[in-house]
Amino acid sequence: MIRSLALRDAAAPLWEASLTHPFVRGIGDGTLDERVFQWYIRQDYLFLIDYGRLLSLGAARAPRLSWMRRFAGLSLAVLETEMDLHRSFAAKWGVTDLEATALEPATAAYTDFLLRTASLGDFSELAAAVAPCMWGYAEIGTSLAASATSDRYREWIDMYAGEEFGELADWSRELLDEVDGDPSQMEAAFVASSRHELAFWEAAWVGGRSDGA
Ligand SMILES: Cc1ncc(CN)c(N)n1
Repeated sequence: MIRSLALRDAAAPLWEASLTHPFVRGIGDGTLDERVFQWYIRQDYLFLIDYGRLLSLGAARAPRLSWMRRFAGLSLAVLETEMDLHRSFAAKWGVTDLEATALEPATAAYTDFLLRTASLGDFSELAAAVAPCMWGYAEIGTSLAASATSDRYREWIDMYAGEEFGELADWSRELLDEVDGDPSQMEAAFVASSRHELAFWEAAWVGGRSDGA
């Protein structure tokens, strides 16, 4: 089987659980409490700072010049475009303390895992760890774009359902299929990242509601 599809298969229950998570469903039908969304935006903003670092490490460690350029460009795109979207969400939803927010355990666990893998693992493990961040969000965005019954979180859906993210998801799959690496180490990194993605939704759902939602 094509490697990217085998990895997707190995993590299928986690991806399904993310896709059907009440947070994700609430974005689609507009019922997600705005305090829960604000909690997510604050934590995701911090996540994106370290995600930008991860992509820069990807550029530093890439064995091919074309991958190096792509990772370098992606790092800048996250720090500018994707974080700009979060800044505009923050303004729209009344979040004023984006950079003063403390890192929650689920965010720290995910970014620590990604940065540790990127620093100490093989480049193929870095590629496997980063893929669910790209491909997973594109899949959720596309699925919500087709099924959303509310426009409340439309900008969020449009960003991740957009052409740019779809193309990024394609690239992350190509990278998985082309990189030299140990299949079991790659699977472990891909599944671990997928588990952290699910834990992130859950943390926002639980944390945002216990903050008074
Ligand atoms: C936790 C998480 N994972 C992935 C993405 C998509 N860049 C994100 N914004 N946040």
